[in-house]
Amino acid sequence: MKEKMPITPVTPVPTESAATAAAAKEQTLSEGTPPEPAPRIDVSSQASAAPELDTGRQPKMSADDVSVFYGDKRALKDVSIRIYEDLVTAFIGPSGCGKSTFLRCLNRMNDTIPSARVTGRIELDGEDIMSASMDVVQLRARVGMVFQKPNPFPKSIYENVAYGPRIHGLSKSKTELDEIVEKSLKRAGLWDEVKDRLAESGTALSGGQQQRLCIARAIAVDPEVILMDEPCSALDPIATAKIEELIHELRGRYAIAIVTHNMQQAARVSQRTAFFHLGEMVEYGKTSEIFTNPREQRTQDYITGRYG
Ligand SMILES: Nc1ncnc2c1ncn2[C@@H]1O[C@H](COP(=O)(O)OP(=O)(O)OP(=O)(O)O)[C@@H](O)[C@H]1O
Repeated sequence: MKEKMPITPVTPVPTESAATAAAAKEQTLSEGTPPEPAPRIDVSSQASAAPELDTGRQPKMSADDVSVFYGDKRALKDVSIRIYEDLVTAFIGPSGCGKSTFLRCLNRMNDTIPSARVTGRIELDGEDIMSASMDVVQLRARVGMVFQKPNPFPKSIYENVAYGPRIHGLSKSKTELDEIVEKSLKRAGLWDEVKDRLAESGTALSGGQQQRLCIARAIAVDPEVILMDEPCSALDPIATAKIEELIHELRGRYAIAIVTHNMQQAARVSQRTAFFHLGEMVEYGKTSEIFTNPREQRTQDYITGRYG
């Protein structure tokens, strides 16, 4: 069972019950596994959408030789990867391979798990985020996170979005705060649905709306990177399609890394894909190439459904 995770370090920490986490996981598994055979994964839109190779570009984030231990157990082995602005990077792989563990390294969310120990080096714009001097509250504003199960605070829609900017001092007046709330909700594709009910509780929204509210909340503190841990696995297909559309729209503004069990989703939303297996990152490359012409046999086996 996964440890329950907070949304941000600066907010009250709504937790999900073990039962709902298990239910969400079960749904994820039923949606995401067994993997579909390669020919059914449509990457046609990616072939032209993906920028050329990344050589010479400065990565937004870089990880080198990152390992994670839970107690004595090594969950992640020497993972090295670059994450770029303007690109969506998908992390795929069978259950338990370490995708979420790695995602959590990118904003030091593993710090919240007492047994977890992270080694290696991770940089954000060249700055070592593992350094003791790194302000993790600021880091998690710069590298925001959206979780599997939508988890708005039990507060109004307005407050869900306004809370972060207020405590980070991003607005000088109520008018400015109102503007941030409106802009964030617009970017999250939720404004038109909620503009007349901002005082209502965030928890009264539908699941898909709640997840877009959580995205608005992450956006409101002006992040540079958005991490998404299976953001659609608790949503129905229509709500999922809306989130995927939103990911496309957000791609121009933020570096996005998304964990997904659903290979079709990875193919639809990402331009880069990293395949994880048994705690290793086996292969990383253009999404179109990973799904059509992987270099590694293990990747080939996974995308053709030989194991889930
Ligand atoms: N809080 C934790 N404490 C101890 N072990 C953990 C914890 N979180 C994850 N693990 C273990 O680390 C390994 C990687 O788990 P992780 O959740 O990162 O994999 P995943 O690929 O995201 O899996 P899934 O797709 O099922 O969510 C697994 O063996 C898991 O049991």
